[in-house]
Amino acid sequence: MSAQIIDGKKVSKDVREELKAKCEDLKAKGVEPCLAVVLVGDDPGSQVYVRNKERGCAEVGIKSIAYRLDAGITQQTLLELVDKLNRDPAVHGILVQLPLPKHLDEKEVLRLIDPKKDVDGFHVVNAGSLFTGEGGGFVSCTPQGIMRLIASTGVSIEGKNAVVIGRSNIVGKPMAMLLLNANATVTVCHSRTKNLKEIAKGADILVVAIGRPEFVTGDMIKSGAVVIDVGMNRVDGKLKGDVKFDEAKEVAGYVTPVPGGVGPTTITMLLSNTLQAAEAQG
Ligand SMILES: NC(=O)C1=CN([C@@H]2O[C@H](COP(=O)(O)OP(=O)(O)OC[C@H]3O[C@@H](n4cnc5c(N)ncnc54)[C@H](OP(=O)(O)O)[C@@H]3O)[C@@H](O)[C@H]2O)C=CC1
Ligand SMILES: Nc1nc(=O)c2c([nH]1)NC[C@@H]1CN(c3ccc(C(=O)N[C@@H](CCC(=O)O)C(=O)O)cc3)C=[N+]21
Repeated sequence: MSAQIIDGKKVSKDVREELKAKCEDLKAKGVEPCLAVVLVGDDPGSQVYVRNKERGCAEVGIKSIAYRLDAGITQQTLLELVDKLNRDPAVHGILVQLPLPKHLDEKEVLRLIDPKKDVDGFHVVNAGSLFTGEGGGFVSCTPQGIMRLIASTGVSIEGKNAVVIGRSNIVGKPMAMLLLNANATVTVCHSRTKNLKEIAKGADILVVAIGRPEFVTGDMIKSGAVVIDVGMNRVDGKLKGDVKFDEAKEVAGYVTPVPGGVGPTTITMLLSNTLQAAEAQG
């Protein structure tokens, strides 16, 4: 048996067509959607993501402004920039690329971003509205994109065993919450989990976000499962996921490739959140 490959680019393309139309509507109403991306330091991985974000914006018609700051800047300088962007009515979305250099306090920076401009969905107010199921806030882009990828398979989530490996605020936790809200039975695994292999093998839907190249092997996957690989690991210049793709392909029902899976939909959801922000502030 060979799994179906979930094409993140294809899923993205369809959504981006809709976003393009929405962006034109906003412009016709005199609103020019604008995203500010703040990048501190020159981590090569982050440079690629930021470039892809700028490209995505251009494709849909969103204005993007990138702030590339020296790795050595002070907390104060970064806070002042965020404050300035918060008060600028021409800026609808603010994204501060993570991780920040170690001398900077990430939590304090994220807390300062106006929740209405927090298109990453990392502010406690937005994380909280996902947690309570209140809705209306911004949902973290990667998990939101993954829900689209799962939907594209036609596999229903309700009542299924979903296992999320990884519990970061960016991916693992909001992912678990979205799956729970969609009525899956959710298990979250992390570095202290015992019997991870057995738990993973019980998953109808397996989402892996740990940052360990090819950690999940074929023997950890249930036959026919939906396997979502969030990992972006650069190994000898090549991009590798957290899942051993060639093995997963033989066991799973559906699997995402790296690249071309989760990455493109993450960016698409960022564009979607930015238009949501522009519409609300318009
Ligand atoms: N495609 C995309 O759009 C995106 C991709 N990524 C990629 O996804 C990966 C994860 O990112 P992120 O969530 O930010 O990562 P973090 O480093 O913040 O979190 C990693 C999580 O994985 C867990 N973990 C680490 N090692 C193991 C292990 N051996 N067994 C079980 N659990 C483990 C950690 O557990 P503990 O909490 O116990 O330490 C932690 O919860 C990275 O490769 C990143 O580059 C991230 C964001 C977006
Ligand atoms: N504030 C903040 N928000 C984020 O959303 C955020 C972040 N910080 N820090 C880093 C992670 C990682 N991330 C990715 C985005 C796009 C691709 C992407 O475009 N991937 C392509 C190609 C990647 C390549 O060629 O290197 C693909 O998978 O096909 C990957 C990863 C967003 N993140």
